[in-house]
Amino acid sequence: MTRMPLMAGNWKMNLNHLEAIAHTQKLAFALADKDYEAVEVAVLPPFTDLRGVQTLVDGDKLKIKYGAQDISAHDSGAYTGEISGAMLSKLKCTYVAIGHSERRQYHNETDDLCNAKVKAAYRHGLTPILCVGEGLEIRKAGQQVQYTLNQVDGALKDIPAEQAESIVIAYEPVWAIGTGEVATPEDAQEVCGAIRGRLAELYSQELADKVRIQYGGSVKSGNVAAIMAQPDVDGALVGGAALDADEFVKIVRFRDQ
Ligand SMILES: O=C(CO)COP(=O)(O)O
Repeated sequence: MTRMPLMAGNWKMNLNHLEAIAHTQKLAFALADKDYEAVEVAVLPPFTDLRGVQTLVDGDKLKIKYGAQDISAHDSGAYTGEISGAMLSKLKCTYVAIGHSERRQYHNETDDLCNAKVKAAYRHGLTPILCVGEGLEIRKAGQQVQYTLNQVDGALKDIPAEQAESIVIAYEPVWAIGTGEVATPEDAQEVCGAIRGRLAELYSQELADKVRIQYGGSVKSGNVAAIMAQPDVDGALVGGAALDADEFVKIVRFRDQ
């Protein structure tokens, strides 16, 4: 089963709407048709950048996909500060990250809330990039597989196979995010392989073989090839290195590194 690799840049709370346009133009200028044939490329800018990125992508028929970093579990109404799935799909977003560790940590997002957000994404035709991964204490205790699979179970509760088959799951060990301490390829494979195994148990092997599982955490051009060589790693969710267009292009071209 060949899965199209997905390289996604999570810009986090960086780049204002002008910088977002300049950055996306730089990516578009550097990337060629053959890059998009080999790899799906996506950016996840802050909400305030999405309209500018959409206008650029639409206007110039760019092949870069884009999405949001979060979504409300609600569809509309009195939820001050929230952004709905309907708003994101109106902006032609393809993806939405759900349950990033920074949202779990700083905004107390639980597996139940992630589950509600996954449902909201599917209600509006968005593809969730569900983020899971353990902190350092759990890793030291050797509980990373069980901990991460519990997050997968929680977020996928009552999600039917017709929806789950399109999900993207990003395994991002918290201790590797923004620390420069990348997981070894074997660490990444251990958990990504276990996630695929769980999808086979929850749904079917056929479905599990379709789902793309990314690794995230200090991915750079210098370490991406070894991680991508693992059988159950189908892409990367890139933070810091995605803010440097040249570096992100090198990550997209991981086969050349
Ligand atoms: O959190 C991440 C992507 O979502 C990873 O961030 P870094 O690549 O900066 O470690």
